[in-house]
Amino acid sequence: MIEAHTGAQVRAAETPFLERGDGPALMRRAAHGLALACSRRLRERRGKVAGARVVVLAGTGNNGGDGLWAGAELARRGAAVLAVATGDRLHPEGEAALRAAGGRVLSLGGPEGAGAAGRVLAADLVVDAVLGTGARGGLRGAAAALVQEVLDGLPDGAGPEVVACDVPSGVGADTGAVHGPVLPAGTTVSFGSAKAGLLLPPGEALCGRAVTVPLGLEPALPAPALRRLEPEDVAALWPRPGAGSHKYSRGVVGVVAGSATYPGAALMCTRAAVDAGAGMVRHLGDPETRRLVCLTSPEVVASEDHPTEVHVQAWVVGPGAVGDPAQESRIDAVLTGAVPAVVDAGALGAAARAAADGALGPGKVLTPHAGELAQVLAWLAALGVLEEAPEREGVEAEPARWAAAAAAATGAVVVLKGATTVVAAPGGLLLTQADGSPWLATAGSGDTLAGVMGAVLAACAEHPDAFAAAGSWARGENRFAVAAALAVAVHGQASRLGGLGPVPPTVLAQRVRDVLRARA
Ligand SMILES: NC(=O)C1=CN([C@@H]2O[C@H](COP(=O)(O)OP(=O)(O)OC[C@H]3O[C@@H](n4cnc5c(N)ncnc54)[C@H](OP(=O)(O)O)[C@@H]3O)[C@@H](O)[C@H]2O)[C@@H](O)CC1
Ligand SMILES: Nc1ncnc2c1ncn2[C@@H]1O[C@H](COP(=O)(O)OP(=O)(O)O)[C@@H](O)[C@H]1O
Ligand SMILES: [K+]
Repeated sequence: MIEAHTGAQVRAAETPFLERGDGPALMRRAAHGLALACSRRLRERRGKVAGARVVVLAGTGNNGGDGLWAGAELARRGAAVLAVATGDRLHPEGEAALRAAGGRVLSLGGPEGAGAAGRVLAADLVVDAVLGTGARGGLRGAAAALVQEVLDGLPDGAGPEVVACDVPSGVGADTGAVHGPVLPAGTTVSFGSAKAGLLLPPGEALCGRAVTVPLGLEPALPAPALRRLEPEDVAALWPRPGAGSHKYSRGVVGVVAGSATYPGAALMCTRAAVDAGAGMVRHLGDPETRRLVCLTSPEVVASEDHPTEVHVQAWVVGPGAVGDPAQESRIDAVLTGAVPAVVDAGALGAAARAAADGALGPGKVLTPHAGELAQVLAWLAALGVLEEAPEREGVEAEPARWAAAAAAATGAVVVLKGATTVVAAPGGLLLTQADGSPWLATAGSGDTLAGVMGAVLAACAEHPDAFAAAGSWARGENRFAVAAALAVAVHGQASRLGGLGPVPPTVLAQRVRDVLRARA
């Protein structure tokens, strides 16, 4: 599991070390880790460090100090290191160390400043050490202009290797928000803990591969601000049947999906729930959709019942269920009931209304994409539950903020789908997953995800400690968020199985099965 913290959390953990006078030692440790990562990149690129052209973009604070000390280490190993001072001052000890090691310093505001972009573009490696956790907003003034000039001059698919110090300058260390121009990093080396912004969209796309350098303060860190499940977590946590299991104890998934207009959504959703290993899958819907469901997935028990007439451990409601009053009535019953449910697509509006009335039942997991979340937020604002609601672009700029706002306002887990999917629980728990291939962006892959999620939700519905192996944070109500993140992870991993290429959702469901078999 990757655990990420905010800048403030890491600073608080550092405080006792700084009070003991260990600040310089911490910085040297951080800089050494940064220099090692740079050396690795240089060896991959050109075989050796000696003779490499390295530019350190150094800001005025400690982030710049890290970069300068790392530059000194690279200079001692034979690299030609130039520091570009982006502000009116440099970390004094870092600057002295760099100069003592033979490195040179150029001031962006000085006479040589105009040539800085050319030096950056001609470098083998650039260390981005302008802004770290102390930044307020993005790059300003000459530093912003320099980065913009470099971005404009970067040849397609080429250019220097960029290693970001702690966080790419201009990416919010806590939020992942992108403020102004940012030099996209191939590697981001963060200190003490990965910063939450590295695992949040849209900034995550600018961070490259993430490396964390331990500083020795890890035991002093509080609970992380954000978590991400890795393949080994999926292997450890995915619910498995035991010798004494039967279909009901494993979890029955009820699916309220499809309509005469959109029967396909029901087929993909039920198929995915079967392939994800549900103990049993039930489908409720119109006669023609039911007939098609039974033809595609004979494992499914289809009926025209109302949700109050059948016993399931978890529901999936919404995919393709539009324009059908019988489906809408079923959805309302599920939303106000006590059984956990994945609430997707056509059911999101009803969920917002139920939440505004205080009638949304417990254990609900809403799965909007950014456009749908903007709509849900607008409904919540219109119903007086939220003060403000952004447009879709606003949601995309700060996805974690808005997913968390929707979770707090509805009391439901909110799964904001995208290249990086954000899972926010009403109690504040935050997870993000970025396992999927861009080929997932195809109609129907959300229906498949809903089915997979229904299977995990059904398995954990009656077991508050289902994911306790992950830690006490995963217990109780938080298990619904963990179930959601597990489903997102497996769905994403399935899209990459066997290489990158088109993954029609019907094939995706089969691959979910293959991922689970491989992780068994
Ligand atoms: N404590 C330690 O020993 C350790 C700390 N560590 C490292 O410290 C980093 C945090 O350092 P930090 O707190 O000095 O802040 P930092 O990110 O360098 O930026 C603040 C500077 O930038 C300026 N500035 C702010 N906003 C700006 C803007 N938009 N545009 C332009 N300038 C702006 C601001 O100046 P001001 O505007 O106030 O004049 C200030 O001088 C952290 O990320 C990690 O790398 C590690 O070495 C581990 C040990
Ligand atoms: N660029 C992308 N990279 C990776 N995954 C993506 C990307 N775009 C979308 N996805 C994933 O594809 C799925 C699309 O779901 P959704 O938008 O509900 O589609 P639909 O309703 O058509 O089935 C989600 O799981 C989402 O996370
Ligand atoms: K930086």
